Amino acid sequence: MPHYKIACIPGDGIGKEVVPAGQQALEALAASQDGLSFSFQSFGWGGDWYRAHGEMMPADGLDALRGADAILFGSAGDPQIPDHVTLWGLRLKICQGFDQYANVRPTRILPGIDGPLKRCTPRDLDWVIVRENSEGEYAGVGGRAHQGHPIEVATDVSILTRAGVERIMRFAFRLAQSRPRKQLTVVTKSNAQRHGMVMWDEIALQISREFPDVRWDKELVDACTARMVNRPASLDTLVATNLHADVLSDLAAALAGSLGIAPTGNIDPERRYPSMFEPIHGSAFDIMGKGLANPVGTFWSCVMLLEHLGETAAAQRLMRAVEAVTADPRLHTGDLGGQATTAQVTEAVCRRLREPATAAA
Ligand SMILES: NC(=O)c1ccc[n+]([C@@H]2O[C@H](COP(=O)([O-])OP(=O)(O)OC[C@H]3O[C@@H](n4cnc5c(N)ncnc54)[C@H](O)[C@@H]3O)[C@@H](O)[C@H]2O)c1
Ligand SMILES: O=C(O)[C@H](O)[C@@H](O)C(=O)O
Ligand SMILES: [K+]
Ligand SMILES: [Mn+2]
Repeated sequence: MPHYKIACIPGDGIGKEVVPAGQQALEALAASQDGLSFSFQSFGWGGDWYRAHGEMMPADGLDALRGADAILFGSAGDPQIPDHVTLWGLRLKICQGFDQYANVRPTRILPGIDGPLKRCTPRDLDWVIVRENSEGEYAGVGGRAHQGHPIEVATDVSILTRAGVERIMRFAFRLAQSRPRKQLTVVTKSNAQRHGMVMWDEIALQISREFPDVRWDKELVDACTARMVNRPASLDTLVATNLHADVLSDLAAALAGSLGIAPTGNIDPERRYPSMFEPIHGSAFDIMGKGLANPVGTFWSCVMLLEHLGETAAAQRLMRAVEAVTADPRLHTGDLGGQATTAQVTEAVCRRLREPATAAA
C-alpha cells in the first residue's frame, strides 16, 4: 500500500497557518481512502530559525529533505529580515539545490468565485504558466561594490544557458501537448533584451519542431499582460523566464479571484530530488497570525503534489472537495470578500473528504 513521506516547511507568516491546513486535508484524505497513507515531518526553518541560528535553514538541510517523496512549503519572508535574505536562504536554496527547474502554475476561476473581469467567464480562463525556475533573473549572479560611495555599483545579471532553456521549453511544449488545446505561448522580451532573450526565442523555434501538433505563438511580456486581461481565452499554456513568470502568475491569480487561491509545483521532472509544492503567495504580513489566510492555494498545491506522486484519484477527490467549498460564499475568506476563517474553510474541506465517495463527488 502506498505510503508517502511528506516534508512540511511552513516557513514564515501565513505559511505557518496554511501548511498545517494542507497537512490536515491530506490526513483527512488518507483517513477516508484505503491504501493511501502519509507520514509528515515538519521543519521549523524560516525567520524564527534565523533569529536563533543566523541562517534560514541548516547548511546540511537539503540532506534532511532528500528522502522525502515530496515537500509541502509555506512561505519565506519575515517583516524583520530583509526579503532577499529570507528568499535566498530558504525557498531558492531548496529550488536551486534540488534543481527543481520547472515551476508549474495553473490558474482557473474556481466555482463560486467572482473574478474581477466582467467579460471573462470560467471557460475563458484556464491557463498554466510554466516558470523557468533555475536561472534567468534568479541566477544570483551579480554583486555590489563601493557601498555608500558616489561610485557605488550593483548588478543582477540574468543568465540563460542553452541547456536551461532547452529543458524548460521541452517541458512546456510537452505540458501544452498534454492539454486539450495543445497550445503554447512563449513569453519573451527579445526586443529590448537582445542576447539572452533572442537565444530564448531561437531555442523555442528549435524545440517546437519536436512538437508539430502543438500550436504556438510568441508574445512580448508587456503585451502579454494586456492579452491576459483583454483576451484571456486566447491563452492556454505559457512559458516565461523566472521573473517574467513570477509577475505574470500573480496577475493570473488576481484575475482568477485572489492570490490566496493559486498553487504551484517546483518540479524536478527527472525525479532526482523531491519536488516542492506551495501556494504562490508569500507571508502576507498584513494578515499573518490572525487565522484569516485563505488555505485554498495550499489545498490546490496538495492536489498538484498528489498528481506528482501518481495519486490521480486522490488528487481528483481533493480538488472536488475544494471546489465544493469555494462554491459556497459562506466559506469564502476575506480576500474573496467573505468572512470565513482558515480553520472554517479547512474543516469544511476535511468534512467533505470524510463523506462517502458518492456524496463527495
Ligand atoms: N514563495 C515564497 O516563499 C514567497 C512568495 C511571495 C512572497 N514572498 C515573501 O512574502 C513577503 C510578503 O510579500 P508580498 O506582500 O509581496 O506578497 P504576499 O503574497 O505575501 O501578499 C500580497 C497580498 O496578498 C494577500 N494574500 C496573499 N496570500 C493570501 C492568502 N492566502 N489569503 C488571503 N490573502 C492573501 C496579502 O494579505 C497581501 O495583501 C515578502 O517577504 C516576500 O519576499 C515569499
Ligand atoms: O520568486 C519570488 O519572487 C518568490 O519566490 C515568490 O514571489 C514566488 O512567486 O514564489
Ligand atoms: K509560497
Ligand atoms: Mn511571486
